[in-house]
Amino acid sequence: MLASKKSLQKLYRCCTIFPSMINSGDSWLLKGHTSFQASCSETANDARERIFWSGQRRNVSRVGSLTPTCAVFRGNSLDIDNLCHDWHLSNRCYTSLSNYKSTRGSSDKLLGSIPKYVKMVEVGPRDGLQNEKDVVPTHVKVELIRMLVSSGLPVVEATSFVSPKWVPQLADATDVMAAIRDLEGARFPVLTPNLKGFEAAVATGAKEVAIFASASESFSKSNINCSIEDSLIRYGDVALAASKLSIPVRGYISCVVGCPVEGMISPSKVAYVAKRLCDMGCFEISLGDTIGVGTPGTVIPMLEAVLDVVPVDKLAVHFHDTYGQALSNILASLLMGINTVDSSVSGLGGCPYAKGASGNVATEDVVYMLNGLGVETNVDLQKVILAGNFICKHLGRPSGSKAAIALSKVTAHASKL
Ligand SMILES: CC(C)(COP(=O)([O-])OP(=O)([O-])OC[C@H]1O[C@@H](n2cnc3c(N)ncnc32)[C@H](O)[C@@H]1OP(=O)([O-])[O-])[C@@H](O)C(=O)NCCC(=O)NCCSC(=O)C[C@@](C)(O)CC(=O)[O-]
Repeated sequence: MLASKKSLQKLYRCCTIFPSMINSGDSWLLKGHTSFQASCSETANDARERIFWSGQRRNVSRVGSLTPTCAVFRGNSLDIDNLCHDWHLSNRCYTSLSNYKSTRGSSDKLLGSIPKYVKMVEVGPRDGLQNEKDVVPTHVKVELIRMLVSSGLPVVEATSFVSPKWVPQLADATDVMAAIRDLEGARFPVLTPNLKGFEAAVATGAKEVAIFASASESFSKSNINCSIEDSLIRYGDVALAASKLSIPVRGYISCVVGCPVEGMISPSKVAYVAKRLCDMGCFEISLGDTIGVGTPGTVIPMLEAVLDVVPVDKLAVHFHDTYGQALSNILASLLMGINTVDSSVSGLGGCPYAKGASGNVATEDVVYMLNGLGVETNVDLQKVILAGNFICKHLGRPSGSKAAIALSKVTAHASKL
């Protein structure tokens, strides 16, 4: 049933909590009802036309995601054909893309410093699968990587060359790398804890590696069996070997706001390790809230300390979502100018040496938020959802992405109308 314009205006007057919704709400509610009849036979052009707010604040082009939608729910599994991130209910159409024009300019004041493009670093096949109880077969990992690459993700961390005794889940690193050797369209960094791992990675054709230090002494010992200082000496050797082969090295820092053993970690410790990694030549340093305890209240001071010693364009953020804070922490990081965000499809993951840590923030949720902010990622949300659906089906559990679950449900509902 269509609401009259008068009753909508009344509704808008009540909408005092988030006045920005009033303008955009007007367009989605009033125009949306004309578009819900769009069906799977609708042409892409028609679909494009009915998406009435694609990127006014930023130049957002998401043609790939505006294809018609068909999805069928069968029991617990969802068969998706061209799942859209705009969805259709009986009297409205909604998309996460925003064309909201602030009447008071507050949106630009608040969000104006957010980068126009964010590089997404997908860590699901490594960080996600390293924590699974059952070892995921190599062919499933490889198919997951292929699907993630096809979604447009520019970086997909493929695996780790660590001790198979410590992380048996990734003992097939060589086979994974052999299977994706000819895969194009993304970079495939791998974790290397020492020279042995680095040499093994290079032998399989790895073109980018990552080293992983910690801001917590206790976590360093439990994760890589050495002190922070010893790890930095070890990583210096890896960085030197990599520079001789012109292999870019990414640096991770774990426990940037909290440690499962030591509790709060001081920002100065994080800044110290970040500077050391920067000085040894890391092209990027990813700041990991390994146990997901951070809030903007702790993340912002940590970032400020790191920004004093490392340029902003070298920083990435890596949030786990244990306390549901990851998206707010990402937003805070974007507002501080950081434009590289790690995430994991379906929120897979955790860390074998950080008990209780839940998965990384879900890639689908981050892309959904960035789409809503009009930030370009070149990532096709529907295709990431398909990849998440694939791996969750294999693991036999639902997605950890709220956006994926919500979009799947509403789209499945729409298919029954
Ligand atoms: C660092 C080590 C290797 C030290 O492990 P260790 O036991 O101290 O090493 P070692 O030098 O004494 O060697 C012991 C054995 O391991 C072998 N070995 C030694 N190195 C390798 C290697 N590279 N590949 C394969 N084998 C290796 C070595 O050859 C030897 O074999 P053995 O003679 O007993 O048969 C071990 O502690 C390890 O593998 N740790 C990995 C831990 C890990 O992968 N953790 C998860 C990744 S970090 C993370 O998830 C956090 C992050 C990045 O996502 C960010 C965040 O969220 O915080």
